[in-house]
Amino acid sequence: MFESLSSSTRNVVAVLKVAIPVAVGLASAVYLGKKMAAQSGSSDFSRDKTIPTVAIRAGDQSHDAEYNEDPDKFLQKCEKQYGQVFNLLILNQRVTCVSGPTLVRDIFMTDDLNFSDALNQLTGLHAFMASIRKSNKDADNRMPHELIKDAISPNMAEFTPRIVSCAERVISGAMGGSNEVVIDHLGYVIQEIIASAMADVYMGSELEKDRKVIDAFIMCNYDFGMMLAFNSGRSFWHSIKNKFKYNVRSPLHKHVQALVDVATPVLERRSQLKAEALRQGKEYSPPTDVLQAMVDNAAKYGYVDLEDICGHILILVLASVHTTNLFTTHALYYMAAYPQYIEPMFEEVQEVLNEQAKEREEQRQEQLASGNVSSMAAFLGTELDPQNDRQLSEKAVRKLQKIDSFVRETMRYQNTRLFGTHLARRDTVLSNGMKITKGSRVIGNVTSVHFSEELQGEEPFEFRPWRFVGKGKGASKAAVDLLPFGIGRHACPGRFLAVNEIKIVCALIVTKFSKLEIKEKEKTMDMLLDRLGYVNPPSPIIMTRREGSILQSPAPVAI
Ligand code: HEM
Repeated sequence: MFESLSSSTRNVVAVLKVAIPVAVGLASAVYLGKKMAAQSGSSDFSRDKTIPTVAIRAGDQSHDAEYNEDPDKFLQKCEKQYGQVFNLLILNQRVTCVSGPTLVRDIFMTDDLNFSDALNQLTGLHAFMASIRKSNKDADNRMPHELIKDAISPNMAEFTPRIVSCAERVISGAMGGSNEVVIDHLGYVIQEIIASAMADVYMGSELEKDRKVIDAFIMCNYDFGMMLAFNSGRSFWHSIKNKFKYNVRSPLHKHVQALVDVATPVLERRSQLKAEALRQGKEYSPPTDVLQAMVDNAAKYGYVDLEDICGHILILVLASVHTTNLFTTHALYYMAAYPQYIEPMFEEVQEVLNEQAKEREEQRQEQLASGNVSSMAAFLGTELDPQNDRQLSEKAVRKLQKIDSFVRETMRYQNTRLFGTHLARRDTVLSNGMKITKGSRVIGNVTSVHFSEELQGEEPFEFRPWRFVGKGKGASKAAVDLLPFGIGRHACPGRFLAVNEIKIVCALIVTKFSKLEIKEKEKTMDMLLDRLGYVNPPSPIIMTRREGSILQSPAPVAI
């Protein structure tokens, strides 16, 4: 149960209770590959006559019913009877489905088969995104990749303790109190953690708790959902209407404005500090965050003003907050369904932190012995401050191999079995010589790769959380045997941050709780295979506090 809600935060709760079922019920565009194509009569499968069309079961109108009964069984049957490429009438579209590592790789790696074009055709995605960009409006622009490469990935060591602190605060606020807590909608709590962590990384630590920022980060997903029209019937006209609508007035503008309003005084204060430091002949190091990097490199990236910068930040938010929330929530659902794996993960966290504490003590002793440092007091406030010895650092998170493998296994297992709709910009020949003709759609048969013994090892249909330990297959490794992040040039550039956050939340949860349990057991299977938040409401999760565990920073949190 959520505790300690102030009256001002109750309003937020009221708003979020409307928004979250929609937001959680829709995945971000990147994760909505298959559904985006749904309900449109405009798509078609490839016109290559050598590609067979799967026969529809007697009495059915499409392949949906048979697929929904058992997606893996259906796709395996299709592959066995028709070969690796076949046409399906499914999800209200005519789509060509490709199977096996080589062909699935083809559809993600070939530039002429485009993921965002497929979404755009059905939803008006590009107009939606362009409505908050003043620069870099071309949907193919690589600026987000560059920005993430420059401003996020190299700073993970600095971001990690800040992410940990955001997560600790939210967990304490939402899950503090008695020894057993019941969380009605885990996604709400995780969403708050992820939004707060992303607010810190993108907007800076000054704004990580700012309600305006957190709400903008959460509520923009609601507008995204409206654009995707996930919950209402989508028609051919939906995308036309959206393209027109977002060119005229974008609902995202209010969120961009909220970010501009809070960022302006922060940047002014930083400028004043810089000027003051200069006056005193001192060096000024601005805080590390994406906002500052964007301001400092505005010319390089081509941003025109702060509004443009905040628009681009909101696009990062749309790509990152809901997706990361979804995958984190799912990892915890798997912990609740397989509670026997919590203890080994807890032990791993303890081992890694013990090792870290030992290494740091050795470093301190070395520095004291060499005379470089005069006393223990000199370490206070530095990286070697003993107070931080048992805090999760980026290095420690990287060493959490079991948790990494657990996360990867949940992603492998839970991924939707038809994924990655791509639209052909021109006729494209696959590695086997078959052609995906211009204007047609192609989708990946996930069963053929995520459940291949050759790619995944023994008993691929079993959930085995330590499957990848010691195999060099990290959860952020984008390859054909793990598709949620895409593959190749277009693969998600934010996956390292996403996996870092998911692992941090998992590590904190196993440290603070010895048991998680799905209260309404009959919903278990649906929750484990739920890709898009369809199970709404999900079962509450019962969490049993680990004996002696401390929940830091007892400050209340608004959820
Ligand atoms: C678990 C969380 C996430 C998942 C499952 C995910 C998945 C994806 C996928 C499937 C794509 C498309 C790949 C393709 O076109 O083939 C993508 C693109 C993208 N993602 Fe993520 N993502 C996640 C988190 C993040 C985060 C945290 C960020 C930001 C730091 C981010 C930023 C982006 C951007 C900017 C793109 C567009 C790349 C382009 O235009 O080529 N994502 N993501």
